[in-house]
Amino acid sequence: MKQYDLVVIGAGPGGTPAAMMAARFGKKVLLIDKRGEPGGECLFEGCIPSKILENAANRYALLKEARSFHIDLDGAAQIHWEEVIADKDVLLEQRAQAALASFKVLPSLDFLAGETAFVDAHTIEVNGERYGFEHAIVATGASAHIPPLKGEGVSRAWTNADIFKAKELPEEIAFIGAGAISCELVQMFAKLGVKCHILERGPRILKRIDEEAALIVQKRMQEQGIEVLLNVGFDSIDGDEGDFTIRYTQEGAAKTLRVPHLLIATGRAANVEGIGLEKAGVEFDRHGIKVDGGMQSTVPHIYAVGDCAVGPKFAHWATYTAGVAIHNIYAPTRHEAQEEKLSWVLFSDPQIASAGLSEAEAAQKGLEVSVEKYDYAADARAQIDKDAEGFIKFVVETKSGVIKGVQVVSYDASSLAGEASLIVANAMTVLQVMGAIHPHPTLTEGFGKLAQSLFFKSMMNRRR
Ligand SMILES: Cc1cc2nc3c(=O)[nH]c(=O)nc-3n(C[C@H](O)[C@H](O)[C@H](O)COP(=O)(O)OP(=O)(O)OC[C@H]3O[C@@H](n4cnc5c(N)ncnc54)[C@H](O)[C@@H]3O)c2cc1C
Ligand SMILES: NC(=O)c1ccc[n+]([C@@H]2O[C@H](COP(=O)([O-])OP(=O)(O)OC[C@H]3O[C@@H](n4cnc5c(N)ncnc54)[C@H](O)[C@@H]3O)[C@@H](O)[C@H]2O)c1
Repeated sequence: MKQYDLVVIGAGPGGTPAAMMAARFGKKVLLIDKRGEPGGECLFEGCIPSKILENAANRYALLKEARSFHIDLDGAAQIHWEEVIADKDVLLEQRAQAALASFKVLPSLDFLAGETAFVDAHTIEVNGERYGFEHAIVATGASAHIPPLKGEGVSRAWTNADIFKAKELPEEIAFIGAGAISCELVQMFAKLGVKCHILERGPRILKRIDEEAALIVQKRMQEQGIEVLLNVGFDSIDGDEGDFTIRYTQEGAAKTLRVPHLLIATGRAANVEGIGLEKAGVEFDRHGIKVDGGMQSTVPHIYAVGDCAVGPKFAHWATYTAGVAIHNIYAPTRHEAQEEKLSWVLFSDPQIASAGLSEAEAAQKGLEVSVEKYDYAADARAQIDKDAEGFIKFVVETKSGVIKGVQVVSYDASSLAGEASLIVANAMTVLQVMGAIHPHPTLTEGFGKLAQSLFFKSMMNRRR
């Protein structure tokens, strides 16, 4: 039986960097993926295809707005969906091939295509062969969680695994669940002229994030002609691709929606079944593999990173936790993943960026904080770009002046996420941010102005 220092199951944004880091240390590594190509859900059914389509939709929408910048375009803009999809497939394949090529320069890294499972705590099996290992990292990701709703239409609806393969642009589509996946996709389709409905059981969209930020996006959706249906109770979902009937109740009234296409995005389920975790003695539940702060499972030489572990579900978190696991396996010191410094961007319209704690999370932790906002309505750059809706919000620990959280809502919040992330990761104070010189006219000026306003407020409070 061939022996490896490290076996990594799953070649997504968690598994791939983990395997490459260990191989760079000269460790003998086996990386396995059942898809046959590296990239994971992020590359094939998640981050990258969704942003390619979003990019096409945004450019199309900009052309339509050209008149507000006094530009006339001859003829109507037209989107060629099939070409966008074909282009997407080319880019995905290029990225997978580039990753495979980068494996080839690491002689101690073997990549195997196949579905694998643990046989015991030191052995895995793939394609009928067994391999022994000293350490293992599980990075099998997550899949769409389909809730137990009534009707045969539930299992026939699209998930994120289907939608990016749609050969034609749908004329009408409904989304069930107003979380990150639906909210990004629904606005993209609406911008391309698709009639869209979004149905959510809760009282607002994006229930996990800052309410004020979510409500701006919710309002924009309505302005874009998206039907936003909240507090929905589902009775049944019948039909099949081409003709779905959704029966639901809203404010006590029974209603029906018929749509040709339906996507369900009601949360994620960690890929923990069928990989022999029981045989290896690794504990897990429906939320994922149980790990400690160092990404170590209940079996000390087996680690879990990314979406398959209990915790946040983002590509960059998967990569970050891969680094934490590799550190803890091979370095003499121990490192803990710092979830309170997590950052992310939602590619909605306007975009939302966040780093660290929201106001609600700070309250849950019992922190005494002051919260202050900079409104983009008066910002020079935002006015020049004629898109001044949004804000920067700082959540500041009152006693220390340390910025514990930053939320940004703006058409270009993704470009501001890096500064937000650095502020929180380095536990910067209001005074330190105020000391940075932010160039004019850019959307980053708001960071400096907000810090200045918080600083003067605290000075005034001290004088009183
Ligand atoms: C529509 C959508 C949009 C998203 N957009 C973003 C975004 O913009 N930014 C962001 O940060 N995150 C985004 N995400 C989340 C992101 O895709 C995930 O957090 C990320 O892919 C997790 O990486 P991972 O390595 O843990 O798992 P995955 O990327 O899921 O990779 C797991 C790999 O394991 C393999 N595997 C599973 N079981 C086995 C087995 N038994 N044997 C062998 N191989 C196996 C799979 O084939 C897969 O390749 C999005 C997700 C979706 C669905
Ligand atoms: N830009 C990004 O970083 C990005 C983009 C997309 C997805 N993601 C990741 O993928 C994760 C999953 O996204 P998601 O949208 O599937 O889940 P989610 O957890 O973000 O949202 C699910 C939504 O579905 C609703 N819901 C749940 N059960 C329901 C039911 N029975 N009926 C009606 N509504 C129901 C919930 O109330 C919630 O609003 C995100 O949390 C995020 O980590 C990230």
